Order: sequence, then structure tokens, then C-alpha cells
Amino acid sequence: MAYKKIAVIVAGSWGTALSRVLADNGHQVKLWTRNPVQADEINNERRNGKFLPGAVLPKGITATTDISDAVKDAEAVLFVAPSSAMREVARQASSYIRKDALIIHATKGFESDTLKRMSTVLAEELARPEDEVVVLSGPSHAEEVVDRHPTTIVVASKEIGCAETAQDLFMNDAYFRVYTNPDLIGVETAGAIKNIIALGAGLSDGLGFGDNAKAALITRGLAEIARLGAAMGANPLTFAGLAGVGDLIVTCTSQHSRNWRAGSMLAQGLPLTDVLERMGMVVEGVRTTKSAHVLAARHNVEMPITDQLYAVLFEGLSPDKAVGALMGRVRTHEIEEIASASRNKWLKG
Ligand SMILES: NC(=O)c1ccc[n+]([C@@H]2O[C@H](COP(=O)([O-])OP(=O)(O)OC[C@H]3O[C@@H](n4cnc5c(N)ncnc54)[C@H](O)[C@@H]3O)[C@@H](O)[C@H]2O)c1
Ligand SMILES: O=P(O)(O)OC[C@H](O)CO
Repeated sequence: MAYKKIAVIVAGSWGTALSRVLADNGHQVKLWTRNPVQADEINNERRNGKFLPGAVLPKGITATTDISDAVKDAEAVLFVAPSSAMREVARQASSYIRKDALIIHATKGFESDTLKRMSTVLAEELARPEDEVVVLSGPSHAEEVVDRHPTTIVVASKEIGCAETAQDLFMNDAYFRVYTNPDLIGVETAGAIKNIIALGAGLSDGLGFGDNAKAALITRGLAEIARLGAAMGANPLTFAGLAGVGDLIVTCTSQHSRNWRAGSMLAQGLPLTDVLERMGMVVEGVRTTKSAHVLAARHNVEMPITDQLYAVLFEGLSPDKAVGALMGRVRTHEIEEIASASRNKWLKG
């Protein structure tokens, strides 16, 4: 494959780790940050100390604080801003991006006020068809990717050719294996909502519960993610894949997880604002809990774990009362019909 010029917007943990994968694959990476001190550190010391201490960054990565310089000749642009900043950074970059550049994002969340998926936000700001936007997701902590530990991810686009181009850019046979999936909605919703369940897993561990509780959260969390995803138009089978169960496992069981760590601090009784301040990195599950709570009502989907997390985060419910509410729900069957399944295009024929 020919090596390409690729822009990465922004230089947080995940943007930096993915820049390293692209540079390892021989591509020339321009990594944009709004912080000049961070840009100097990346260019002169080959490190990004705040987000990935210990990682040595290859020469194929050049940092810049000029967003037009980052994107102007790029054949692909990868957006990895927190969901809260995606529209703002896309708007800044928009007029400088080549019309034929492949647009990829690796962000896990919804836009809070509109509840839009990130591909919709990018399509709107960049004046591109949403069908051509690619999302990269799956079980992948930046800390392990920069150590080149074996990692498998999925790239999804309604235009499968766009997903395959992204697959070629990121895949290598040393440590980064990439699958494609045409289910953009499923991969984006799975990646966003798993962070709610990871907060719950952190809470559960912080309260001193064991593996039984964790397994319950992962499996029943998966059920509610799939219910909402299917109602939003996703292929239910996507939730059995890397973006679904794969990412739930990694985020609910790893101490690298920002969402898990935030949940475990909440269990110690720290107020949410203090937890977020201590984290100093984006904890997408907090905003996503609010978004999913509204989406569940809008799509008439039952999401009991999300509802309890919402009450703990935003209504002052104590975690032990939330556990009581979940354990005390009325009895039910395990295998429910996935909401809207009969109307779901993926399940027809
Ligand atoms: N860290 C991971 O291992 C990982 C893995 C997969 C997906 N993700 C997803 O990637 C996204 C980014 O997460 P992260 O872990 O890299 O976050 P991070 O906290 O490590 O970095 C976020 C970066 O965004 C910058 N930023 C914030 N607001 C900005 C704005 N308005 N303009 C410009 N820059 C701004 C910050 O300065 C920081 O550099 C999230 O959606 C997260 O869920 C993260
Ligand atoms: O550290 P977290 O909780 O933001 O999770 C990071 C990734 O989404 C794991 O796949």
C-alpha cells in the first residue's frame, strides 16, 4: 500500500496512540493540538507526557497547533476529539480539508444537546455524506496500543469501500488487526453506551462486589445496549462483536479505563465534580448516561442499569440504593425480543 499523509485531530491519549499506529505503518502523520507546549514536547522530546507518559513517539509524527497546516494535504483525516468538542474542532478544520479526503473518527459518545452520533456531526460540519464517514471502535486502551500489545478493532461505514480504505491504513500484522462492518449506527452506539456500563462496573468494584456482579453488569448491560441500538436502526449482531461485547469486557475489567476508575471513585463517596477533576481526562460515560437516558425514553426502550446510573450521577441516589433497585426489579424472562426487531432492516430476509 502507498504511504499517505494523515491528519489526526486531537493529541489526547487516543489520538496520540492511533498516530503511533499510523506512523508505525509508514504513514506521515500531522497531529493537531491547541496546546503549543504539548506540540513542542511531541516534536522535540518525542513524547506526550500528560496523556501517555513513557511512550516514545516515532519521527513519522509531527505535531502542529495550526489546524489548516494539519489537514491541508491530508488524504485522510482522523478526528479523536472528546464528543463535547467534536463539532467545534470539525468546524475549525472544515474549509481546509481536501474534498476527497477520507473522514474517520474514533470518538465514543453522542453530542449532548442534539443526541446526534459523531458521524452525523462530522457530516454536517464537513458537508459530506454521512454514509462515507468511517468510525473506528472496539476494545482498545491507548496505554496498551502504544506498548504494541495485540489489539483488534472494527472500522464501520455504510460505504464499505470507505471502511476498507481505513482498514488498510490502520491494519498491521504485528499488533493491530482491523475488521470492517457496514453497521455504522451499531458500532457508534455500542462504543458510546458501553461507557455507562463501565461506570457501573467501577462502582460495583468500588463497593466491594465480586465477579458475579461484574458479569451481571456486562451481560445485562449488553442486553440494554442492544435494545436501544436496534431501536435506533443498528444490526443486533454488531453487539456480539468487537464494538459490543468486546469493548464492554475491556472497559469493565481494566484499570486503564477512565470510566471504570471514575465509577470506583464515586463508590468511595466522592462527588461527581471532584471525580472528574481528579481524572483530568475525558470520562465520556457521564455525558453519555444523560444522552442514553433521553434516547431510551424517545425510543421507548427499557434501560434499567442506565436509569440507575442516571439517578446516582444526577439525582443524588446512593449507589447501594441503586443496587437495591436493580436487584428488586419485577421478575422477567432473560431472552426478550429486541425492541423493534420485527421492524429492523438487518433482521429481515
Ligand atoms: N483513551 C483511550 O484509550 C480511548 C480508546 C478508545 C476511544 N477513546 C475515545 O477517544 C475520545 C478521546 O478520548 P481520549 O482518551 O483521547 O481523551 P483525553 O482526555 O486523553 O484527551 C482529550 C484531548 O482533547 C483535547 N480537547 C478537549 N476539548 C478540546 C477542544 N474544544 N478543542 C481542542 N482540543 C480539545 C484535550 O486538550 C486533550 O488533549 C473519547 O471519545 C474516548 O471515549 C479513548
Ligand atoms: O478509558 P475509557 O473508559 O475511556 O475506555 C477507553 C476505550 O473506549 C476502551 O476501548
